Amino acid sequence: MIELTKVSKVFPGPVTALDEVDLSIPAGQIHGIVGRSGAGKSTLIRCLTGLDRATSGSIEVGGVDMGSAKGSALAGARRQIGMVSQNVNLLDSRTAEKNIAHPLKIAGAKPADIAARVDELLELVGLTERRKNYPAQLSGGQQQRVGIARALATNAPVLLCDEPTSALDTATTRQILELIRRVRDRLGVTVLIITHEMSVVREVCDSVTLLAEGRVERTGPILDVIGDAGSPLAKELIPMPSSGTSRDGETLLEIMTAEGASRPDVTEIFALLRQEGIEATIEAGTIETISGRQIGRLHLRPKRPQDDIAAALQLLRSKGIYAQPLGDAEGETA
Ligand SMILES: Nc1ncnc2c1ncn2[C@@H]1O[C@H](COP(=O)(O)OP(=O)(O)OP(=O)(O)O)[C@@H](O)[C@H]1O
Repeated sequence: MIELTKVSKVFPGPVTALDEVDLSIPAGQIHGIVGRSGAGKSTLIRCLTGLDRATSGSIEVGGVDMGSAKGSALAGARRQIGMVSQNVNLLDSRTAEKNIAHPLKIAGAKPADIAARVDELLELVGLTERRKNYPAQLSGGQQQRVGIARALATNAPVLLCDEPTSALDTATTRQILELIRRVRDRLGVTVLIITHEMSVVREVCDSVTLLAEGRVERTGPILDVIGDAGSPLAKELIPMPSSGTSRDGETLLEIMTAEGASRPDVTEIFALLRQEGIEATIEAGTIETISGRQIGRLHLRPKRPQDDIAAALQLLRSKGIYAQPLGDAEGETA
């Protein structure tokens, strides 16, 4: 549904904001784009929505080339993407239902069709009772719901959400993410979420892309990314509570759940360690549910620092369990 091929954007300076970005998002996916400030996320959105042109490369949304479209073709291409952002920007002087109807009116839809679509969308976002309320009479989460309904009004096949929950509290964030999932399930839209919140990616995304300095550092289905357990993105998706640091001559072990296991099995991990003569204590640990799988991450401290842990590490790895001396992992910065 969304295909980016070698997309670069160079600003005068020169500043390379996007550097040969390749991205392929199939229809019906919820895809997260994460990256630190300055990674190129806003530039990517502007190029995707046709607000800015890439310096090179091609961007296709639903088969339409956003780069070469001009005039009415560009306007048509832009209608392929419904946009929701942190600042909902509803029209204050109009009720919830009139805000949702607004893009349909602009598109020249018939009054009866507008009424039917607005009813359907109000029901979808759970605001039928609030249809006559003005934005000032709605909570932040309810305003965001109106924003989502408005973005979907003209049947855009792609919903682009730019930091959709940054201004919301945890409970409201969860409701909005549930709504995004419902929208995808019911309407089959493809959803792109730009966010700096890993919790959003964990909770709702099927796949994720990490941008760094304008380049795609990692992209793929969430479970594949987590399967690459030593990678910085996997570690950010499963953050650890503070852990001890290794003292002189001691090694801490970092362990992550076995591939394919639906839940972590700590007993198995300790049994395997013991098989190689290693006794250990848990220094820190966490469990996150991602795509319906519980993923565990553990930091262990061997009781006898002088023990050789190489054979134990090998045994754990042979069972598909990620195991690494802490500090040795690729990309480890702690
Ligand atoms: N119009 C511009 N002219 C020159 N440089 C720009 C312009 N717009 C963005 N940049 C540069 O391009 C790079 C990517 O910026 P961009 O705003 O896309 O990052 P971002 O990931 O969206 O950051 P944030 O999360 O802070 O919004 C940065 O180095 C930025 O300074």
